[in-house]
Amino acid sequence: IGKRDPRMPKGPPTLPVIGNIHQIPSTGLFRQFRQWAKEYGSIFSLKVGPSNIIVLCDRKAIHKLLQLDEKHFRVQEAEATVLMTNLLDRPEDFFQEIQRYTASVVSSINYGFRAKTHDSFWGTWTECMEPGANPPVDDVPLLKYIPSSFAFWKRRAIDAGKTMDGTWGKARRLAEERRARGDRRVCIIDSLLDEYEKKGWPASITQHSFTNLMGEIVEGGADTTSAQLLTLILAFALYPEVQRKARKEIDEVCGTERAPLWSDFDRLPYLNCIIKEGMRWRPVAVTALPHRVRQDDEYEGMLIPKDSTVFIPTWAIHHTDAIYEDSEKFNPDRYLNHPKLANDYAGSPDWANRDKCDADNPKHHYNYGAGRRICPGIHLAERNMWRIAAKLLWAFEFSEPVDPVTRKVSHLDPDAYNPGILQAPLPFKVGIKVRSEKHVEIIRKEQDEALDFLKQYD
Ligand code: HEM
Repeated sequence: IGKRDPRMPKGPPTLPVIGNIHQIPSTGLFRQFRQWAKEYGSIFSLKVGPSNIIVLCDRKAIHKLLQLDEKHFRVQEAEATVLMTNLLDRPEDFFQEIQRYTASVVSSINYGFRAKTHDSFWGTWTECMEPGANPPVDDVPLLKYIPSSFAFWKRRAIDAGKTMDGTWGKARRLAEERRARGDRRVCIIDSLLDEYEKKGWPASITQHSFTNLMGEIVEGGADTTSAQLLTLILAFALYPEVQRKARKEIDEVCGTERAPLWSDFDRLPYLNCIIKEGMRWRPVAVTALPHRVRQDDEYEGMLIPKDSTVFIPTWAIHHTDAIYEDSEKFNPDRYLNHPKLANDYAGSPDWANRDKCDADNPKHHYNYGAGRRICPGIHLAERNMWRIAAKLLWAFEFSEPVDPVTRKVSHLDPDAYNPGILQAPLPFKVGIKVRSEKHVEIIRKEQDEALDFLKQYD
């Protein structure tokens, strides 16, 4: 006890049993940390009796070690591998499979349950919550008094509320029943309920709002991401030269020996450009959620009155040729000098350089919104999209579908999207061809390990 394992980072010499306890000052520990970092290196360790303390005075280590990726990445990698096998066996089901993948990742992380099939509860439950356009009842309160027999939108809102309560209530119940059986899992709902069991239920949150909050995370995360992935598949089929360019980059890094992994991110910059261009070209959120001004504001001599609703018209900005030349074209090259993830750029206060392509030509995409209510799922979404796009391009070739009888190509419509504030491609068909037998072999080999890992979320 008290002795440092020699494999740990270095640190001040220890005494038997107590370790470094006697050297820890009662005040000014932060200054002592600086001193120890100078003496033992920017990553050092302390022993407090039997316990270990690791101190990170190193920005790279903080980024790498405390990355949010740590818990999510295995679920994403494993589900991505399962997706590849399912596409090999049933390429015609790609549309539902992409939706199953995104629903499964977010429901495993959130509730500890995966969506094994597209038609299971965890695979389909977000479909009924597609937001529709409602009259501005908050701005015109009188509208609230119209009886529901005359107001279809009121009936729809009540129905939607019931559906949400029913579906999210069921999700919570399934998680509670699992916990009652002693089956606690690595997921958000379990870590919160464990904490509340210990410390008591927080006064600020009702049971109903907790249930809804959990459901909202899945709602925010599943269909948005799958819509962007389906957009990418559509773009791949329409722009074969993009596929060729991406594959050249991927093949140089991975060959046929293995599918791409997240750790290849820095070496596959064109792939990151593809994700960004998909987000610009067909943003799933055609406007970010409306924001409301809490007090009178002024911008360049213009008043923005209190209670105004403020929209970021994402689609309109993304399709302004003066900002994005030839904006209808899917052209990932726009982002070539733009190597980071959207979350890295979104955090910067310098709007002009936030997501730029070159110094005079900022081209940030606004698909995650902006400001303090910016999408909190940005990290998960970026990683989900990158992983799937990388594996898809590595394994398959996509093309516009060919009619099996006439052998004629049926051209895909790049504008066939559903209406509404969240726009996803309408169901479409594509040709999906695996690139070689070697790719098949690798996909099948990686699947067993993935399924084994995912058993914990069955
Ligand atoms: C490509 C995928 C995604 C896109 C394009 C997207 C887009 C957006 C947008 C535009 C907003 C509104 C931001 C604003 O008002 O300025 C938003 C909010 C939100 N998103 Fe996402 N999102 C995605 C993925 C996710 C994921 C994976 C999750 C969770 C796991 C998530 C959870 C949420 C939540 C909870 C909100 C509400 C935040 C608040 O009001 O404070 N989203 N998202």
